[in-house]
Parts: sequence; C-alpha cells; structure tokens
Amino acid sequence: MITVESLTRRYAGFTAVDDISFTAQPGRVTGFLGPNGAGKSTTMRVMVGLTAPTSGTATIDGVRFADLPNPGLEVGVLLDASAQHAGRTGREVLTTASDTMGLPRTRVDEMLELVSLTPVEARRRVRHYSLGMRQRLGIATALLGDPRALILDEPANGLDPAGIRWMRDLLTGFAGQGGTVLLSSHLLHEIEAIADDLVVIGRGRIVASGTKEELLAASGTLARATSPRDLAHALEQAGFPSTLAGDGSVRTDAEPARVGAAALAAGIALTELRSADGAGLEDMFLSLTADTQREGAAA
Ligand SMILES: Nc1ncnc2c1ncn2[C@@H]1O[C@H](COP(=O)(O)OP(=O)(O)OP(=O)(O)O)[C@@H](O)[C@H]1O
Repeated sequence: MITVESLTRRYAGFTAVDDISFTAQPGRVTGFLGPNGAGKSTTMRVMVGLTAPTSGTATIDGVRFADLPNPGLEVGVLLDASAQHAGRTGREVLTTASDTMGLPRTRVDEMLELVSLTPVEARRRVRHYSLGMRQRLGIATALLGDPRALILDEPANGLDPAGIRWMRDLLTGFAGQGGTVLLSSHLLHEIEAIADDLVVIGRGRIVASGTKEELLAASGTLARATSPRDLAHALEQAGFPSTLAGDGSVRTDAEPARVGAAALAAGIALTELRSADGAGLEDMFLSLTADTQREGAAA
C-alpha cells in the first residue's frame, strides 16, 4: 500500500502540495488526476525520494522510499521517460539497473520481450528512441525487480493505440495479482477504463477521492426497475456496462432512450428513467477542478 499523510511541499513561499492525504491500495489501480501544475509530479517525486517534503510523509508499505534497502525490488518507478540515459542502449539501461538490484541477467531479456522491444531496438541508443519506445523501456525498468507497487507518471504518454491497450492489460494484470498501482494521466478515458480508485488534485489540494463508481455515480443515465439486478443484467446483455448503485438505481453511460429500448426488449418495466448529472469522468474532472483550471472551465 502507498500511503500519503499530511504531505506538504513549498517552494519559496509557493505551496505546490498542500497537506494532502490518500492511499493507493493493493490489488487496485489508483488514478491520480489533476490539471497542469496541480501537484501530481511533485507528490510522486516525494514518494520516490527525489524531492524532500516540507512536512508530512509518503510511505510504501509503511516505509519511506529512502529507507528501502533495495527499492527496485519493492516499487517500480516511471516518472520521466525522457530522463533516461540517452547515450546508453536500451539493453545497457536495463543491464545496469539489473546489476544494481542484484538480479540475474536473464531478467533483462524477459523484460525486453515483455515490453516488445526487439533485439535490434535494444541495441540502439536511447537518444534514438521514439517517445513510445522510451516509455516501454521505462516500464521494463520499473518491472525489472518484480516489485509489489508501481508509481507511474503518464505511462501511456507516446504509446500508440495497441501500446495503450497493452499497458492497460499489463497494469490491470499487475493489480489483479495483488500489486499496488498508482498512475497519473491526462488521458481521462484511459483512466476511466483502467482505474478502480481515483484521487483528484487541484492547486495542491485533494478535491475528491474514492472509488471510480462512487465518483462517477452522478454521471450518465439513471434507471430503476422492480428488480435492479435484472435491469443491470439486461443492460449488460445489450452491451451497456452498468453499475448497481447503493440506492437500488442502475447507472450506465448509455443514453436514456437506449436504456429504455434495452429494458423493453428484455420485458422489464422501468419505474424511473432519466439523465443523471454530468457525463463521465471528463465532466466530473472539469467540475471538480473548475476553480483550479487555467481555462476557468465552468462546472
Ligand atoms: N523545483 C520547483 N521550484 C519551484 N516550483 C516548482 C518546482 N517544482 C514544481 N513547482 C511548481 O509546483 C506546482 C506543481 O507542479 P507539478 O509538476 O507537481 O504539477 P503536475 O500536477 O505534475 O502538472 P502537469 O500536469 O502539468 O505535469 C507548479 O506550479 C510548479 O511550477
């Protein structure tokens, strides 16, 4: 588990991160969202010991990163893929990291294969890598020590659609095996597809956190029927992913007319059908961070 407690970071009178607390739980993917300059990277840099906190703590399974004897075995980190040693080949980057962690060299080949960097590409210097190739190499480095937690800043940046799908499956699989994943992304649809939990930050403060379902509960279409379970099943069958809310309503992103048609086709009488406020993560993000957005987006 990654735990951030009362974390503050100031720069010469400017508060970049202002007394924030949250956790990223094992077995779950936690999405870390916020507008430009909100404090995401600063928080992640504190987590991995690259920036000292002004006050508060960030720990991985109760231990500060700086106090981990062999951190790569505990937590995989990808903060800035373009910061990798440009003069080294991809293979050299991984071999050096592997030697530092005391791992067998066979691990390097396993990781190259995992991230689909070919032997020819692995012999190329990193300065000649595309952004997507750097991200793949960064992921390979993060996973090298078979860690229990991953801290990834914009990992999908520069990946092509197949690469994004691959990354999504990889991280979901990692969490499925009990790992802890904290990732930031500006790609809200990507976060919506992958995250179990969300932490939203604006101007250095947490503006919302919770499960994705909780935070999105006010979005999309709301429908009710005598048996919410049957309704949810019928919607799933019709190809509309839906969630059963705690109040017995069924929420889905599909438009009300399509929900009505699907219910009719399944012989289910609706007792309520209406648009819920908002429309998914993008609306939620913009409304939560409206007064922290540079563009002053209205809620
Ligand atoms: N070393 C530093 N000195 C002064 N200010 C800094 C420093 N590092 C970050 N900041 C400021 O702290 C704030 C938060 O920056 P941070 O990089 O954490 O934001 P972010 O949420 O990651 O943004 P983005 O989405 O644009 O990457 C910004 O206003 C930034 O200018």
